[in-house]
Amino acid sequence: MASELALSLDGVSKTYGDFQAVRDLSFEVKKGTICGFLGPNGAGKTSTVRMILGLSQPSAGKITVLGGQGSRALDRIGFLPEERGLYRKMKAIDVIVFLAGLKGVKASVARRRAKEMLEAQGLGAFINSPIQSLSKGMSQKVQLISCLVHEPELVILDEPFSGLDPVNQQGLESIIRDLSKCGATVLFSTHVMQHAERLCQNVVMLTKGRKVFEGSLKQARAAAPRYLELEGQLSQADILALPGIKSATETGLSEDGVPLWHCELEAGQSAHEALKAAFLRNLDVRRFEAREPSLHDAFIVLTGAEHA
Ligand SMILES: Nc1ncnc2c1ncn2[C@@H]1O[C@H](COP(=O)(O)OP(=O)(O)OP(=O)(O)O)[C@@H](O)[C@H]1O
Repeated sequence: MASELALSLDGVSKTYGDFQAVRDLSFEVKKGTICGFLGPNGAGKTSTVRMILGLSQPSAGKITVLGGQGSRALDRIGFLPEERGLYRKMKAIDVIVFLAGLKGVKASVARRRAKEMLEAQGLGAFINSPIQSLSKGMSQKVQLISCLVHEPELVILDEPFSGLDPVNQQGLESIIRDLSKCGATVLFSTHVMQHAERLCQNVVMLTKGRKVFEGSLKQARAAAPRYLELEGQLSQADILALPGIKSATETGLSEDGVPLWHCELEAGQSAHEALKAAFLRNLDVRRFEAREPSLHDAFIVLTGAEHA
């Protein structure tokens, strides 16, 4: 039902001159969920986000945000851009109050919320510090607070983890979880799958402007093969003769000089049958590890990306 959706895109395209950056893109984000918007560099994520925000117009298709069209919903959206930048000479709290004012929040309310949020983020001692005196991680937190201070229903974060150290990345993950617990919808773009894997109910994957996947994490992982790692004096022919094995590659030697094999299983196969057969045939399997596919594996398969 439309009312359950925070966002829907229907046949959206974006053309820059002769170049089609986004092609016939349709997807939906349910209210209250966390959705990962995933794709390699240049996939069209930022172009799509800009259209969702009404900062650029689609060349074709329709975008519905919080039940309405275009920029009318802007005050109910929080947006963290990929290119970050704040007024460097302004004090942290003043930047937040100023940006909240643009979203229609009264200065007294914004000031109270900004103070609380800065304190919650461990920046209580820097409330009156100019942005230029803060570390990169601190000023990113100030920018995030600016994007959340008007209590948006839909939060769109473009590559929010880039430039943050592991501790601050973890902090941001818990902020995103808290937003969702409070009923907000979060869409964030990334090409780092681990964040999406920990946070999202659903993901949309894009490559070269086209959607290649939309669904749950479980559905995404099912697109990737399972792997079986073996250690032993084994021949490739022996391994390939096991049920469900699609390919076997010798990857090196263990510390004890025993060959290591990386095996890919046929789609939908688990390692169980192959291992059972290996033991029944008395093959020299000294160690094995069945590996479930990660979202990263699925990303590589679905987007054809070599690096993620
Ligand atoms: N204003 C523009 N004019 C021309 N081409 C553009 C413009 N904006 C983006 N592009 C091109 O559109 C494609 C998609 O870019 P976009 O920034 O949307 O991708 P992205 O998925 O956000 O990439 P990244 O992860 O690298 O930020 C790229 O090939 C980019 O060069």
